[in-house]
Amino acid sequence: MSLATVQNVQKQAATNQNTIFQVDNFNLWYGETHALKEVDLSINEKEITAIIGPSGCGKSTFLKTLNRMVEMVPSVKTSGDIYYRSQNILNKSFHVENLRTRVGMVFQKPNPFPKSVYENVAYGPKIHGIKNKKTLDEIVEKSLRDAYIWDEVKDRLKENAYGLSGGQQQRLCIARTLAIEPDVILMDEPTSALDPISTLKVEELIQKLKEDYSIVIVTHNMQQAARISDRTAFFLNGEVVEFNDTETLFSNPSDQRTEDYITGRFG
Ligand SMILES: Nc1ncnc2c1ncn2[C@@H]1O[C@H](COP(=O)(O)OP(=O)(O)OP(=O)(O)O)[C@@H](O)[C@H]1O
Repeated sequence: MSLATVQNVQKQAATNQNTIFQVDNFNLWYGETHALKEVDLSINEKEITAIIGPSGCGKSTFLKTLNRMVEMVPSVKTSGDIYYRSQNILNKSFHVENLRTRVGMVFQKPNPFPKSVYENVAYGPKIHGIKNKKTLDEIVEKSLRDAYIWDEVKDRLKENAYGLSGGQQQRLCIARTLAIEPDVILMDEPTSALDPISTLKVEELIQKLKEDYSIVIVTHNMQQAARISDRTAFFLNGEVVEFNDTETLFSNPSDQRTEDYITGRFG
């Protein structure tokens, strides 16, 4: 066994059973811009992990590394390791399509397809080869129920999704993500385009989803992070300044920069 293999085996053994993502000494550059610096972070199963920090600190970049979407930017270079369920997702041999099926993503602005409500949810399962109408009907109903939007759309399944309100569209996009039965859901400021009532509905939904999924959420809204997350990471200039359980981070931060940020002194 090579030294690298031994180290990998040791790393996997050391990974806590509840850990779903283990990020070790991870760096990312966009060309010359060093956007993420020596990030060490673990994401636990069936928890909500919030990523907070001022604009440009690398929150979205970090989120997009977890399903390797960030690689779509041609200038991106990385170093370090990211383990998803003990497999290094940065290995050339790692199957990125599988990862994107297991790690779903919900974006800042609701982005339904210009198709019916039904087709938006059935699309993913169809791509994965499910053709049976009854099975698709069941998946669509379950996903819409789990996303707390079934009652609002059950009589509008054939209507174009663009006719739904912004908050409904975002819950539809969450239903679309659930339909492919992911393991992890990444959310990039999922409520920033929503009104307060829709925000509350989506927050309730996220907390409910935690029973079955692991969730990583980027948010500008510190109250939101404090309300819904189990653990919070504070990013600044591409570094993780502090990562702790949410209550401790907000009530008793250990780093002065965290305290300055959460008390509104900058950002
Ligand atoms: N496609 C890109 N090409 C070049 N640089 C990029 C690209 N995307 C992001 N960056 C740079 O990487 C750094 C981190 O950006 P990122 O979008 O991850 O920050 P963020 O914390 O999510 O910001 P915001 O809260 O404003 O969305 C910034 O300096 C940004 O300019």
